[in-house]
Amino acid sequence: MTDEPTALEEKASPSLPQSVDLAAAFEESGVRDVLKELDDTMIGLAPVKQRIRETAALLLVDQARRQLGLATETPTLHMSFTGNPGTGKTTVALKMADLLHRLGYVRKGHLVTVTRDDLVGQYIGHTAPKTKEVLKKAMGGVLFIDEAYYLYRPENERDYGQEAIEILLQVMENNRDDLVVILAGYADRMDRFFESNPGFRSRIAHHIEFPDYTNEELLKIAEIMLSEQNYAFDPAARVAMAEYIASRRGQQHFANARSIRNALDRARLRQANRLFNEAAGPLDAAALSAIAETDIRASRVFRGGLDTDRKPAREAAE
Ligand SMILES: Nc1ncnc2c1ncn2[C@@H]1O[C@H](COP(=O)(O)OP(=O)(O)OP(=O)(O)O)[C@@H](O)[C@H]1O
Repeated sequence: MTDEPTALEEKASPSLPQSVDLAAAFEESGVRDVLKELDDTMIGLAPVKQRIRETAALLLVDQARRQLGLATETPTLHMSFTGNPGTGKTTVALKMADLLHRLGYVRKGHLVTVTRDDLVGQYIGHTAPKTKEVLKKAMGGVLFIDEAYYLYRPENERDYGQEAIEILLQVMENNRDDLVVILAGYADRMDRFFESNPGFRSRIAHHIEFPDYTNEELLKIAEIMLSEQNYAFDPAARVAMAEYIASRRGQQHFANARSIRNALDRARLRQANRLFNEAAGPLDAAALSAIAETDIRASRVFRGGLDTDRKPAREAAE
C-alpha cells in the first residue's frame, strides 16, 4: 500500500466532492417513496418490482458517479415491458416516469400512451407530422408505445409505419437525455419485432417481463380495487369472485387485472340495480357498500359465456 493517489483519484478535480452518501440520495430524491408506493399499491409482480429496484440503484449510482466526475454520458434508459394484457404495464410505466423524474433523467415526468394509430397516418405525408407531434408532447417525459410491433408491417412494402419507426429511432438516439421510450406488448411478438428491427433492439437497455397474475393475486387485486371505491365483498361474494376468476381465466379475451376491473364495474351495476329494485326502506352505508354473492354469480361467465353484454369485439377483450 502506498499513499500515492490512484489514477481515478487523480482524475477527480479538487472542486468535486470526495464521496457521496447513497442512502441520503435514496431518501432525498424521493425514490424510496416511489418504490414503497409500488410495493403498497401493486399486488404480486415480484420480478418486476425487483427490476425496478435494480434500475433505481443503477441510476442512483450513475448520479453519484457524475458527482464525482466519473460518468458523463447519459445512460440509455429506453425499455421494453412485455407481458399479457392487464398485467400492469401501463401502471408501472407511470411509476417509472415518476422515478425518472425524481432522479432528474426527464424534466417533467409525464407519461404519454400511444398506439400505432396515434403515430402513423393513413395517407402519404401524414405520418411524419403525426409522429413528431406525439414526440413533442412526450418530450421531458416517457412515451409508452402499446403493442409497438404493429408499427412494423413487413407484408406491406409501402407501409407508413416504417416512416414512424425511423423518426422514433432517431429521437431515441438524439434526445436520450430528455425522452424515455417504453415499448410494450406481448413477449413473443416483441421478440419478432426486435429481430426485424435491430435498431430498436440496440437502443433498448432494459427488458422487463410482466408475469400473469395467479388466481389468489387477482382476488387480492379485486379486494383492493373495491376497497379503493369504498365497496367490499360479503363473505359469500368473495367465494363467488374466486370461482369467477378461475372460470374467467379459461375464457376468451382474458386480460388479467383489467378483466377484474371490468367485472367489478359490472358487479357494481348489478348491486345498484338490486338495491334499487329491492330496497323497501332507508339504506345504510353497509348496504350501499356490500357486493353480494348474486352480484357476482349473475355473470355470464358462470354460464360459459363472456361477462359482457352486447359489446363490440374490442371491448369484449376487456
Ligand atoms: N398488481 C396490481 N395490483 C393492483 N391493480 C393492478 C395491478 N396490475 C394491474 N392493476 C390494475 O389493472 C388494470 C390494468 O392494468 P394496466 O393497464 O397497467 O395493464 P397493462 O399491462 O398496461 O394492460 P393493457 O395494455 O392491456 O392495458 C388497471 O386498472 C390497474 O390499476
